[in-house]
Amino acid sequence: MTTTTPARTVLRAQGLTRVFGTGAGEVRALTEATLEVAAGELLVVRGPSGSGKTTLLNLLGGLDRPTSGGVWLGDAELTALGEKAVLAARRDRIGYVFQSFGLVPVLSAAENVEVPLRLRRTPQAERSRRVEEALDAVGLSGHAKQRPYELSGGQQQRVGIARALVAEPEVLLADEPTGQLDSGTAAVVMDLLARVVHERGVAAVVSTHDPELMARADRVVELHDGRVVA
Ligand SMILES: Nc1ncnc2c1ncn2[C@@H]1O[C@H](COP(=O)(O)OP(=O)(O)OP(=O)(O)O)[C@@H](O)[C@H]1O
Repeated sequence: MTTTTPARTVLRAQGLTRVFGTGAGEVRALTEATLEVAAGELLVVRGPSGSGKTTLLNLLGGLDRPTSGGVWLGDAELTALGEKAVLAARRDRIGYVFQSFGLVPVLSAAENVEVPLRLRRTPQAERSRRVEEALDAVGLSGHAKQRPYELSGGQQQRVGIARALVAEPEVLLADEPTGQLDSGTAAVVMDLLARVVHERGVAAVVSTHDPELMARADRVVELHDGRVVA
């Protein structure tokens, strides 16, 4: 008989509901979403436009607060923390990748990757070492000094991934990370994401419309009208 140790659950959402108040009345963006993500697992969230993917990712990452339900990072309930503690958890435990890359245009690739380490007040020698390692991991060692506008879209998103992972977060959240890339570049970026998640044991949640990208997922959940349907 073989026994395998189940991977540790890193991120958990229980009964997450988000209702937005608008001039035209209430919009129920997410209803009772429950999910778990283990260390080293790549979970893809798919669903049509408006199904609640961004709402879910924002709640998982502490960028928004649910109307009801909770999010747990390990044993800590993120949704029960005050603003300061949420900011600290975001800085120390979560990496974010954005559809439009979110790089600072006046900073070089290396300086962009360094930002999370500066926020954490990591000493300079260690910052340099980690930035070099992170750029190497995404295949951009030779591009450290270039500004975002001197890089292709795929290269910019690889800088975005290096930045998200440089501070060794437990959780990686990526909202449509390949949404602005052509299909060939998207495949390269998604392969890279899957590799780093598995190598580093990060719990990752990635939203996408792209059926191609589901092939890289360890698990796929589908949202429809704000509900997890599969
Ligand atoms: N701040 C807000 N105020 C009001 N309604 C909102 C707000 N944010 C999202 N919604 C609504 O909630 C629903 C879910 O939106 P969400 O952006 O999460 O969907 P999505 O699946 O990410 O869509 P897309 O794939 O187009 O990015 C939509 O009906 C949207 O209009």
